[in-house]
Amino acid sequence: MIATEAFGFILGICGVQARIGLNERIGQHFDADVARISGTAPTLDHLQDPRYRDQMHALRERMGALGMAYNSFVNSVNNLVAPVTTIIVALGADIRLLLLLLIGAPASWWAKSTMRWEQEAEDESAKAGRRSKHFADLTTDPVAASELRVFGARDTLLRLLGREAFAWRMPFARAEARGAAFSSGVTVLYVIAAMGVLAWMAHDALHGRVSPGAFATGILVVGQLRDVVGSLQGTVHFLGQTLRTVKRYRWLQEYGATAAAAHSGTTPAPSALHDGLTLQDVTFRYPGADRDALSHIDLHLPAGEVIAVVGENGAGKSTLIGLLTGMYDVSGGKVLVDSVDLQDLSLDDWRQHCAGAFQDHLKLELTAREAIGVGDLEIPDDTRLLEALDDAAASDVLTALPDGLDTQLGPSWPGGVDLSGGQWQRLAIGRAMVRRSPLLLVLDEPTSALDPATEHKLFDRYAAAAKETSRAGGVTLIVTHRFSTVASADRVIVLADGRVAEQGTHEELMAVGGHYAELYGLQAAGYR
Ligand SMILES: Nc1ncnc2c1ncn2[C@@H]1O[C@H](COP(=O)(O)OP(=O)(O)OP(=O)(O)O)[C@@H](O)[C@H]1O
Repeated sequence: MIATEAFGFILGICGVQARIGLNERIGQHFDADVARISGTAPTLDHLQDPRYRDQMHALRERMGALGMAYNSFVNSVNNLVAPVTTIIVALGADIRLLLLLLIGAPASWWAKSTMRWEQEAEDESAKAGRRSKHFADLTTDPVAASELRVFGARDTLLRLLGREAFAWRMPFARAEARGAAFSSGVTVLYVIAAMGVLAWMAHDALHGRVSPGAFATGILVVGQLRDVVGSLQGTVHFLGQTLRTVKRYRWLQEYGATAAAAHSGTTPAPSALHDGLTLQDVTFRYPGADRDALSHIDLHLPAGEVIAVVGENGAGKSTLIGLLTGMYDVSGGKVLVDSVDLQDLSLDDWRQHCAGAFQDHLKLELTAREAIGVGDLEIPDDTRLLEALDDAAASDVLTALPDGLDTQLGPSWPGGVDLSGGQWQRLAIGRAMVRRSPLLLVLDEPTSALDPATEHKLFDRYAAAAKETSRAGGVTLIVTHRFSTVASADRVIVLADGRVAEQGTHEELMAVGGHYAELYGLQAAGYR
């Protein structure tokens, strides 16, 4: 007897452990899949789409429900099977007791309505939820915190956070209040119905048509029948929540498939460029924007050249880089890689042939080795990383790190080291230099955080790196506001208001005496 009890106890524990393990595995699978769909979309358009961001927010809020799907299914089966005994006992006592189960109909309707209200609350609050998270992140970000303190904007931020958090939670509170009111209504209805049935049975018991035993059983079973109705209610509700999350997950899968289909090119990228990169009548507008960021651009970027792109703020320089690296699909026209439309190329493959340092570079809080070699962590030894740092004139950044390449970056980690803005930027440039002979090397304002001496050193290295890039016909594109870089480029493109205003060599543009010559003159005067 004791052995049987013990065996049952052990089996029970194993069952619970297996269920927890399975829940976790299912949850992890869904987490990984959602990250995969979001992270592997070929272009970045989805990250600009508010609909996508809202759905992702709602899905993240309920991700746990997917992990619990198996558990809720087992519970639901349990909830539906367990009441059978109660129903048999009620049936044995008096069939009229089963009338109480009819209350299950409004209870299920309650569950369905609650689900609808919850879904509406999720949709309605997603935007405020995202805003509230954004403000909450700002309060914990050290860079944001210092700027907010300087402007004395901390209280404003906290007020905004409070307002958005309220707007986020309010629809849920409303849905819950409606659900609770309706649930109380169902309970009152049940109590009235139960009293009615018991009064009817009592009347029959007084006239000898119902035995006292059956009446007593009726009194006992009435409470249990309420539990049957309640568990039916709970099951419909729980399943509804899971289904709703699955629906959002399906929406995300379809969205991912549509995004992938929009860029379905599979042609491998060439191993070398012969002609170069060409933009034919290219127009681009960001999703949701009301004007084009680039309009009717015709450009040829010859293989092997170092090309500088200049222009005032908002002229479209970074957008041009975004289109050449395939981050966005053009709205009109074509980008050609030699003679192949970028649309027909496998973007993954094309990006294997691109390298870049960007204006808003990442501060990867990893070890220095990982932060520099993140594009290719399989590199067998450190030689290439050290060469890349040398190309980026960033070897001294490494020398200053206490554990060299093993140093943990980021002050919020144990033993982590923070870097200055310029040091982070030079590591980012080092990262760009790890890939040898890319077909497109983009340096988007790579020197904005650097001092003039470092900048000068850096440009000598760029020239050497660009020569290596040009061996495979690679194009080096430097976006800059500093004209000292521009003069040594093979070609300068001047963008203004999303259009090509001028192009040519530094000497040609100076001779024309147009926009470029004017900007160059202004900057040169500033340095005198
Ligand atoms: N994500 C975006 N969504 C909507 N519009 C954008 C987005 N990014 C840029 N724009 C708009 O596109 C135009 C070109 O911006 P872009 O960043 O390419 O300019 P830029 O020349 O690189 O400017 P800067 O010198 O200030 O870096 C601008 O009008 C800008 O407001």
